[in-house]
Amino acid sequence: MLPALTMGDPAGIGPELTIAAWRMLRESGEAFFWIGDPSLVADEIPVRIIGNAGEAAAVFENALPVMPLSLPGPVRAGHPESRFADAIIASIGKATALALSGEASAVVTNPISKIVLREAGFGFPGHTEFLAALCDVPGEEIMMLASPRLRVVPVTVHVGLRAAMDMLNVSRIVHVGATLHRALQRDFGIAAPRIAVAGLNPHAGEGGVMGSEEQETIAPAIARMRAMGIDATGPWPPDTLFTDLARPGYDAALCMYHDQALIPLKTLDMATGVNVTLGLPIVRTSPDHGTAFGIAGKGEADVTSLLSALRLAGELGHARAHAKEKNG
Ligand SMILES: NC(=O)C1=CN([C@@H]2O[C@H](COP(=O)(O)OP(=O)(O)OC[C@H]3O[C@@H](n4cnc5c(N)ncnc54)[C@H](O)[C@@H]3O)[C@@H](O)[C@H]2O)C=CC1
Ligand SMILES: NCC(=O)COP(=O)(O)O
Repeated sequence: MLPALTMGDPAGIGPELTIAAWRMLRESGEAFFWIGDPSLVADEIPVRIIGNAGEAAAVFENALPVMPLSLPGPVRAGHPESRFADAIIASIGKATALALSGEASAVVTNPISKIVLREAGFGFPGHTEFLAALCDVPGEEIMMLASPRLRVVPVTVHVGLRAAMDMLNVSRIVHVGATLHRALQRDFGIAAPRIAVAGLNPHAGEGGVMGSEEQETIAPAIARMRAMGIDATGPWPPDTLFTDLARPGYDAALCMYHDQALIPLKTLDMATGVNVTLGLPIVRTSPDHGTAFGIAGKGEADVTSLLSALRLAGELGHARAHAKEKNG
């Protein structure tokens, strides 16, 4: 079984990254297949249209295996159009269906533009929430960003900062922490995961002088996780939680909002960061960056994060298969 790579926004850097990934992986045996419009890649590399995922492995060394989708018109790199939304969404839907049926080992997504899809009536903030709906586990989805030097999980994701503050409560923090704990054990092979929980306010509230969320919400959530046998510590002052000195002390940082988690990760490891969705019955990874419309089609896009996402998808798939074998 191979991972299915989605098309992403055709006007973004997804097509050129797909071409670059195939060129780099064609001889290594780290095969994948792509679900998209063949015209986006066929001028650059050989393409083989496949009817089912099982045909992809034999083809990969000589051509990019493509499950074809048709776009309703020509694409101009860097110029997104909402008329492409149906095909972008269909690619994600097809990849997910193949992963759910066991025909694909994982879903690896090329970047989409949230505003372009929203303008076309798409009802989800991003892949993370859409995939949970497709997998019939709405609300179970957890976003993790993983890189060689850091793993972070935001408790609140694609919402404005004020709304994120309103969403923070003990049960949500515990739910995300427990999902993270299980994923670190099963998917990342860490027998006794150490989870560092970030505070929300400056100095983690400094005893209530700079905010009360640590005392009222975060510390009780940590206590509940500890009672469940989870090695959660904190709340730690967020400004020093990601330093070189602090990071070796934990396996993942549980953060209170999107940018608290993603800023340190992208600052440290933008090129090698991978977005992983936890809480799904399938493996899903993605590069950590977006559509990069400003450089699309210019040959400047770095493929490292997509390669990391494809590799991590393979590793997570093996880990899950191993866990399934062991536990029956
Ligand atoms: N997984 C996904 O589908 C994601 C989608 N997005 C979407 O992408 C769109 C653009 O978001 P931005 O905040 O501008 O983030 P972005 O990651 O697309 O771009 C930020 C900066 O990084 C550069 N960059 C990004 N990827 C690069 C690569 N592989 N090689 C070289 N340079 C690269 C861009 O040129 C830009 O200067 C938004 O609509 C956002 O919603 C953002 C993050 C993830
Ligand atoms: N900032 C991360 C991001 O936007 C990725 O979202 P998703 O499309 O993977 O849900």
